[in-house]
Amino acid sequence: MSQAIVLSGPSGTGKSTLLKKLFAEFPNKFGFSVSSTTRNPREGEKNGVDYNFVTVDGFKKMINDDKFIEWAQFSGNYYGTTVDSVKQVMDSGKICILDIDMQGVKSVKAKPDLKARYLFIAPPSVDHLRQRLQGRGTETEESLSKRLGAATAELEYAKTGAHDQIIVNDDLEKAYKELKEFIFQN
Ligand SMILES: Nc1ncnc2c1ncn2[C@@H]1O[C@H](COP(=O)(O)OP(=O)(O)OP(=O)(O)O)[C@@H](O)[C@H]1O
Repeated sequence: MSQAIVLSGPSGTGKSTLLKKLFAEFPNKFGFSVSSTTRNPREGEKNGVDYNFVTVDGFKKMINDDKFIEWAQFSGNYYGTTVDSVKQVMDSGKICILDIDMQGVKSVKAKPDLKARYLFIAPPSVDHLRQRLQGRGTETEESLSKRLGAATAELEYAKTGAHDQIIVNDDLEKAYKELKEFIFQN
């Protein structure tokens, strides 16, 4: 069974940018875990493909049975990633990358049967991070300060040695090379 790679790092540090490059260069190496949700399927969505569609009671039972790596509630519906959905990707021989936050990392660590390696993407500095988030044009003043607050907590957590490797995304090509080395080692 292949391993799961847990990718984390402050918002705006370049995780999506790096993953986009990776999936473009290696279109068949990576698989995506299917999320579970209580929302209704939309036209054309297939159970087990787009989402695992479950009832609210079913979802709550899954929470109680500790099935989730992480779950959240958005606009009245529950969404989550199960340990089983990640295992399914790995069983298919593909590498499963989980792009999650610090709480998610802690949650995966609490499930040792899911063999995972932990990679942290760090910004060159918090100032760089602010500039990138502003440059991305997706943030209001409020969401910017919220993200920078969360970034500080993420960076503090990274200092505890919770990750197998930390990559500083100063130069994108350099960071990408380091990312590939980490993912494809052993
Ligand atoms: N090495 C780099 N140098 C300069 N800018 C970069 C670099 N890497 C990424 N960026 C830019 O920084 C911004 C944030 O990157 P991205 O959206 O990939 O972050 P993210 O970590 O995925 O954030 P989120 O968790 O909020 O989705 C983007 O505008 C991206 O183009």
